[in-house]
Amino acid sequence: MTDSKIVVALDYADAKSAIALVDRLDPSLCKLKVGKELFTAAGPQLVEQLVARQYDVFLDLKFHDIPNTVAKACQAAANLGVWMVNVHASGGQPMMQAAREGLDKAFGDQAPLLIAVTVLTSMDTPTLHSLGIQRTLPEQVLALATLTQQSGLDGVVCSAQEASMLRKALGPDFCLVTPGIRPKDSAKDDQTRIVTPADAIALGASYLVIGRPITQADDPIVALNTIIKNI
Ligand SMILES: O=C(O)c1cc(=O)[nH]c(=O)n1[C@@H]1O[C@H](COP(=O)(O)O)[C@@H](O)[C@H]1O
Repeated sequence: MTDSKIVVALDYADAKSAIALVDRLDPSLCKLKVGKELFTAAGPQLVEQLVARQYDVFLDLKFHDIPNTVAKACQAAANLGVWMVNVHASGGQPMMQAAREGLDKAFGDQAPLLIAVTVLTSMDTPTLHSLGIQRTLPEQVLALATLTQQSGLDGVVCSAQEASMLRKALGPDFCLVTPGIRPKDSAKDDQTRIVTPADAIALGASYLVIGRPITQADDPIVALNTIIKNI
């Protein structure tokens, strides 16, 4: 495992485009995330290829289903040799506990990190309220992160805007994975709760997930190195 805190989101339509970037990267520079688009297009073979190249791979499939299905899906993900997998905390405690037990039973202390998404970084307060959730956004993030910790998971996905609150409430060892990272002056895209890379680290984030600011840059390697220099 490398000690890089940057996780590059390989949000590409096919394996060829993803590998074109990966060929220019090095596992000492960053970790990699494979999400729904690339996984659906390129499948488990690509994940295994990235693992074989010594990358720490976050398989971001955000499982949210009945406990048995999620536990088995997490085991299948771990079989690929990935570093981290995730579920939705709103799937509830029985689902999260089943995922935890499934991984522990099959992989023991070799299990990948298991984290849960709290409130997506694209969401704002009106969107949350439109779902019938009356808590404030930080309250909802804290409630779901607390439930995640009580379910025995290793950490959460949240915005870095909530990182210092969660760090205080949940302790130094709880993993805080933060997408919605935007260097100053870069496009917000569909994210609402954004934070700069340096601020995210200062607020207590463990890992920064960064996609378009790197993958859509004129030179992704220059963009990545600038971020690394600034954190
Ligand atoms: O679980 C995630 O990785 C995730 C959770 C979340 O709340 N927000 C979020 O943006 N993500 C993922 O993080 C990446 C962010 O990409 P960019 O907005 O392009 O930097 C995407 O691959 C999203 O699927």
